[in-house]
Amino acid sequence: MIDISAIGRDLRLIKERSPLVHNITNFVVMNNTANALLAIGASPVMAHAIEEVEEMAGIASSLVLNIGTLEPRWVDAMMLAGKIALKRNIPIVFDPVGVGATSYRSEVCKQIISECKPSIIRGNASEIIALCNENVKTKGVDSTESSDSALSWAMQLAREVNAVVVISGQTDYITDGELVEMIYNGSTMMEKVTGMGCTATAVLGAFAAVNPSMFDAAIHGMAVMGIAGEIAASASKGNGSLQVNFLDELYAMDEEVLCRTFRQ
Ligand SMILES: Nc1ncnc2c1ncn2[C@@H]1O[C@H](COP(=O)(O)OP(=O)(O)OP(=O)(O)O)[C@@H](O)[C@H]1O
Ligand SMILES: Cc1ncsc1CCO
Ligand SMILES: [Mg+2]
Repeated sequence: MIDISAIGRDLRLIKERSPLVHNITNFVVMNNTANALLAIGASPVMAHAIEEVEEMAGIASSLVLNIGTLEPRWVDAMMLAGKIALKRNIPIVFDPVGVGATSYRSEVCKQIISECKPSIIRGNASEIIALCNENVKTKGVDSTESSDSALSWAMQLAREVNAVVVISGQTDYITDGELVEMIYNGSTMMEKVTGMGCTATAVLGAFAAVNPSMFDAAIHGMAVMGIAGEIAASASKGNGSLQVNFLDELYAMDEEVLCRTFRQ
C-alpha cells in the first residue's frame, strides 16, 4: 500500500531543501529535465566536463547518470563523478538509455553499474531486459516490450547489483529484488514526448536526495511522474502541449492533487 502522505512529505522536503541534483545527461533532454527538477522545487545542474565533475559531485545531494548521447569523455566524467558520489554516500540514479542497441552502450552500462554502484536504475522494459541479457538487441531508445514482461528480470537485477530497479511503461514497477510496487497512473501520450523516461530518472534524483529509503524515493518519484503526466495529457491535444502542461502539473503537485488522482 502506497502512503500518499509520505509522497506529500517528500515533495515538501524537496521544496524546503531544494537539493542540488547533479546531472550528467544527454543533449536531447537537458532542458526538459532541468525544468522538471525546478518545477518540483529541486535545483538542477548539468555538468559533464572532466575538469569539474568531481567538484560538482562533491557539493551535490544526488547524482543522475544518463548515457543517452554518450561518448568516451562523458563516460570518463560519469566514472569520476560516480566515484565521488560513492565516497560521499549520496545516491546515484542511473538511466541506461538505449542499452542493447549497440555493444558500446552495453559495455558502458556494465562499467557504470559495477564501478559506480547506482542506488536506483530506471529504464523501460526493453532496456531492463537488455541489461540482464547480453544477447538481446533493442531497437533504440523506445521500448518494444511491455513493462510486466521485464519484472522478473528487474527483480533479479535488483538482487544482483543491490539497487532499486524501476521499469517504466503503462504500469511502472519498482522493486528492490524482494518487494514490488506498481504505479498505474500515466498516459500513453507520454510515450510521444522524448525524454519522459529521462525526466523520470532526474525526478527520482530529487526524491532520492530527500528520502533515505531508495525504494520509497523511487515509488514516490514515479507516482508524481504518472500523476502529472495523466492530468497534463487530459488537457493536451498532442505531445507539444503535453510537454508544457506536464511541467505545469509538476509545479502544481501537492498532497491534495495526489489524493485526488492517485490510483491504487
Ligand atoms: N502506455 C503508458 N501509459 C501510461 N504511462 C506511460 C506509458 N508509457 C510511458 N508512461 C509513463 O511515461 C514515463 C516515461 O516512461 P517510458 O517507459 O516511456 O520511458 P523511456 O522509454 O525511457 O522514455 P525516453 O527514452 O524517451 O526518456 C513514465 O513516467 C511512465 O510511467
Ligand atoms: C531520442 C534520444 N536519443 C538519444 S537520448 C534520447 C532521448 C530519449 O531517451
Ligand atoms: Mg529511456
